[in-house]
Amino acid sequence: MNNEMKWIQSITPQKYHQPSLKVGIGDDAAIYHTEEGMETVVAVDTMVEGIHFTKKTMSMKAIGHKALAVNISDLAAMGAIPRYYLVSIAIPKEGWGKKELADIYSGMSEIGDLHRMDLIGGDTVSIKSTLVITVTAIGIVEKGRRLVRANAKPGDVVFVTGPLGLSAFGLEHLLNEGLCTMEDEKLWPYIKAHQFPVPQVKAGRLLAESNFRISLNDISDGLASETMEIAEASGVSIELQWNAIPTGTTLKEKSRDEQEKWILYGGEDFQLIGTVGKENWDELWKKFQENQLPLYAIGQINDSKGIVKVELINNAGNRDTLTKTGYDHL
Ligand SMILES: Nc1ncnc2c1ncn2[C@@H]1O[C@H](COP(=O)(O)OP(=O)(O)OP(=O)(O)O)[C@@H](O)[C@H]1O
Ligand SMILES: Cc1ncc(C[n+]2csc(CCOP(=O)(O)O)c2C)c(N)n1
Ligand SMILES: [Mg+2]
Ligand SMILES: [Mg+2]
Ligand SMILES: [Mg+2]
Repeated sequence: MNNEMKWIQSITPQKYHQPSLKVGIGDDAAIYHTEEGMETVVAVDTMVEGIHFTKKTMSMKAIGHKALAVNISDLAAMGAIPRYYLVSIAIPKEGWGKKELADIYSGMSEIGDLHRMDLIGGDTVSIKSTLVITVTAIGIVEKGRRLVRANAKPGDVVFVTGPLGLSAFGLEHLLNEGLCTMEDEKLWPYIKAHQFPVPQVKAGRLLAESNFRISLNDISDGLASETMEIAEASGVSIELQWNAIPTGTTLKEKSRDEQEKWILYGGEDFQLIGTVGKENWDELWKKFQENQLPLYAIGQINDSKGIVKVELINNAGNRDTLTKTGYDHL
């Protein structure tokens, strides 16, 4: 057995969670049984060393956790139940030993197990310089219950599932000060939000099960950009109330410009942003309360006669049109 085969053997799960799995790791491809009455939901996102993480900003466990978490977040944004994942990893010849790689996989399997997801395949290759990790996540959603971005209508309430800007604020400290930033206890929630984001699966499921007309998106590129995606997909205009956007207390002590940078344009929040009819808002909020989950109303959809835009209403009541600025790879 060569090194590559030994490595694959070391990451092969001892047992699988999902009874619908027919063929897991070890053949040319995986096979699972498609359940009656359900649709399959598939997402893929890549993390690249130097772009999404460095050894200074993330531990090995955090890299593994986040690589899977960001994909579970895309499943959550469709209202799906996570089921399976596949991992393609490009490993540099130097700097990433067996122990490091094992820790990345243990970070992945911890969050995978939490959602009863099975690792059912992937690919292992070498690369010249930086580590690249690509995860494909597979989930299922009941037929007719999928939550897309294109469902917003004038009068709807705009909501988010949790605080925004935390990850970007944490990242700034990690980039400036490295891991010694951990000495300041006040920064822990921000560092944690960056390194170990929590995909909002339970919230996505409550929304799917509600049977209300809902549009939904997860926030990877920043609130401004992801709100604009809902506006574009639905052909509507959206207004957000600056005062109503949840964030963190330490971040809130900084200048308004800095707050905007982290909250509107920072990204990697992995909270869900969505819309629901005004008439269904109270019932939806109550459902979240009963399940010990927060839900924040942060704006509304306006009747704009086809004009697509996102506006931010400031404390004094004046309006700024937001640009679709977020992280841009190209
Ligand atoms: N290289 C590509 N080839 C084919 N489809 C792509 C490619 N890149 C993105 N897409 C598709 O474009 C759409 C938007 O992708 P995008 O990556 O922006 O969404 P996201 O995963 O929600 O955001 P993020 O990557 O910031 O988490 C998705 O349907 C995605 O599958
Ligand atoms: C070292 C380091 N520098 C910068 C960032 C910030 N960052 C990278 S990609 C991205 C948007 C989401 O990516 P994608 O669109 O690929 O999902 C953001 C906000 C980071 N995480 N680590
Ligand atoms: Mg993507
Ligand atoms: Mg997404
Ligand atoms: Mg994504």
